[in-house]
Amino acid sequence: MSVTYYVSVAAFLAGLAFLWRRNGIFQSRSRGYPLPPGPRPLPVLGNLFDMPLHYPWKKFLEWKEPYGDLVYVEALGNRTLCLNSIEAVNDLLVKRASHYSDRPTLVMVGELMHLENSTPFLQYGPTLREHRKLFHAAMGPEISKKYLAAQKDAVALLINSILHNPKDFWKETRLMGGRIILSTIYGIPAMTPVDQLLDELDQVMKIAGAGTLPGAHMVDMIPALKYLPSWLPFNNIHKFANKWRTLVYSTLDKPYEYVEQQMKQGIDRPSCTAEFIRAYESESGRLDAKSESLIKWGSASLYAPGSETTFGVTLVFIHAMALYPNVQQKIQAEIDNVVGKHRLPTISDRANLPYVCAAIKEALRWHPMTPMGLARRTNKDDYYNGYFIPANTVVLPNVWAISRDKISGIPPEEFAPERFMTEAQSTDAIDPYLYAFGFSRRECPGRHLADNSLFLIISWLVATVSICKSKNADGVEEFVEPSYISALISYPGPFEVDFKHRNEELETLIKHYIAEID
Ligand code: HEM
Repeated sequence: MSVTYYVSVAAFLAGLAFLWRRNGIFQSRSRGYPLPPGPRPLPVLGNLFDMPLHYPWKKFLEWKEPYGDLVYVEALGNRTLCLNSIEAVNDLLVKRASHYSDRPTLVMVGELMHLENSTPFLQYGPTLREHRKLFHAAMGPEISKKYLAAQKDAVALLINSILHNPKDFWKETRLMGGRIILSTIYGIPAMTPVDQLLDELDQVMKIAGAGTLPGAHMVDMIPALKYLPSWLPFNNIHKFANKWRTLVYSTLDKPYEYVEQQMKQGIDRPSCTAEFIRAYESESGRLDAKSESLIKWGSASLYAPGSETTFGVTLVFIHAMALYPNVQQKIQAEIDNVVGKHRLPTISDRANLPYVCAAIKEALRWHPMTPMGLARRTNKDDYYNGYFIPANTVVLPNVWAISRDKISGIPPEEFAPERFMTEAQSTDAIDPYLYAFGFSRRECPGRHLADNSLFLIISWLVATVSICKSKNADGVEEFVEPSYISALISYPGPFEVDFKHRNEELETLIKHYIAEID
């Protein structure tokens, strides 16, 4: 019997389960409340053909018009609720956090590849609380300043490369994201050749990210497929999982052993992993196997959410600067006035640079890194605004919809830091720090670290160079709009811009700075 046979049987059973749930138990559990509105489901298949495969955040926002702040879809028995407003997100993910802080269970990426041990995939419970306690101790607002030197090294290397090889800026920005995160998690110096480790981490990240998208693995839609024996023709489920699981464990162990060695020799640099180890040692005197495993997973969990997001926001900012030269000039004027033209901005200048701060918010808003947030799962039946939300529903905060608010009166598609400056209009837009980094018990633990990186990247970059639309050989503007990646983390794919040198003194400073990096 072929795999198609098993798939058909499983799909049929899932369809029956769908009908049974809709008509049977749901009626008693729903207390007479209807499910939230959404596109009309087909019998058995539900909304399978309505599910948007590309840029789902835009489709869910379109559905806000006919259906409202809550949009419900169901396919093959998998329930999804999309929250299209900050009010609905606050009411459910924040005020009812005890029921909305779990993650969807993923068979391929979570269970079979073992990534269910990594923070973003963990269910809410003692292990997650333990991870978050460690993160708080190593990445809170004050202690994050420990990593500033390493962040500056990576930013200086990026700018230096832009000055000399501007065409490579996309690739180099990616490298900068990796360097910042490897130096803050493991204390690996920015100049260390880490291509192989970065390559392995990127591969795991890619496969894990893709695996979270609806429909990525049949076994997630029909979990019973995991019981099919591996010898069945065309059944690659376990072969695929085993291959990637081996790589996952390699990326856990190697960098952890590096920190251990450095600590033994007393030459370790500031790093989250060293902080985690010290936190355990000071609490219980020594590390046992369980705490060692927890630290390894906690540390490795930081790479994917930390590197790709910092890299992505930087690309969004570069894209925006090419399109909005007037905004760029205002940022540059503020830096020149407050900091002067003879040194680079420092974190302590931040309080005196309101326009730069508003530009960082705007980069987080204009194209949010996680436009559909990071999915949650309800752990029990709930009732909200006259609707029934069943247990085990996947809940997606539509960050894209929230970021399109028109409160300030400035059109959401414009890149305009002014929307966050009350003096420029009567009401500020919703503050992106309230949604870009997630919500409540699962809020991003790396946000202070990320915020420091973004300040350094944005302020150093436009202090040193001007970003403009690319020109062809005849000097005519020839800018091709980048296409944004439709994935869990969304940022511009490769594109071209020109960089004009604007301050020789700062260029020399960057060179001196790099010469001193050890
Ligand atoms: C601009 C940069 C960043 C953005 C926009 C961002 C955004 C987010 C978002 C939206 C979430 C999901 C929160 C939720 O479910 O409510 C998240 C989770 C997470 N982020 Fe970030 N992040 C950034 C940088 C970082 C950095 C630098 C680190 C680590 C050093 C990090 C580590 C994490 C981790 C471990 C989680 C999972 C938390 C959990 O599931 O409990 N992030 N981030």
